Amino acid sequence: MSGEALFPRERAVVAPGAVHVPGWLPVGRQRELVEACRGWARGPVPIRHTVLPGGGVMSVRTVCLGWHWQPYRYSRTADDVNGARVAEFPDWLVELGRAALAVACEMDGPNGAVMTAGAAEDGAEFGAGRRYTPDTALINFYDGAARMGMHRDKEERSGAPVVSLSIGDTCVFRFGNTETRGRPYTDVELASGDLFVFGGSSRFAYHGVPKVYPGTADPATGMSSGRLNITLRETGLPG
Ligand SMILES: O=C(O)CCC(=O)C(=O)O
Ligand SMILES: [Fe+2]
Repeated sequence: MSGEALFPRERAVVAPGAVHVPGWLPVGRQRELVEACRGWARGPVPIRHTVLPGGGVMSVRTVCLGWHWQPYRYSRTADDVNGARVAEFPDWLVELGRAALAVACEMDGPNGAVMTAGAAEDGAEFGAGRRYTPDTALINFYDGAARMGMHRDKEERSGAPVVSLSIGDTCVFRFGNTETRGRPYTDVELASGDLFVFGGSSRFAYHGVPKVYPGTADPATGMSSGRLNITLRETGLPG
């Protein structure tokens, strides 16, 4: 939404370990991210609609950093696109992820204990003593008709939180539970500059994007239409 909202949107703990921080990214930072994403969208692996094993095609377009995600695994090369090795995950993005997590932890119980308590489904534990070091980013572009069905981010072998940054058009982000795709869930509006972090017991919760509101982007971010979402994650994979 452009300009100041009539009512300031409040920071919220949506579920234990899941927090929403409206307007976290300053507009200049959003612009820089948009520029960087434009470059990554060109290559070495071009942004594309992911094809699912059943033949379905995702409506969002995606490009990855560090590790390439395809349903349902990570690899260094984009074997379902052009076989190229994905772009490096830059150090400045690790720092941005750490800053985001620090803000999220402040909202989330003593010393971020809830957020960082997540044991991985499969493998390494993420403890408060270890520094958050995301090594993959999924960059999703939504046009006005794009959606994302309810799913869990479960290919990572680390219980470290997912840091999600949104730029451009506002969307409805549906944050659910770890058991089913259905209720209970909470619908949150993610606008340009918003941060959402999910870790701890919410790390493997179902979530999705049922709706994007076209025409709500602030052109000052450099995005005249559409929505950009960047999720930073630790894969827990070696090397
Ligand atoms: O676009 C979003 O806000 C969520 C993206 C997402 O869930 C994903 O990339 O796994
Ligand atoms: Fe996801």
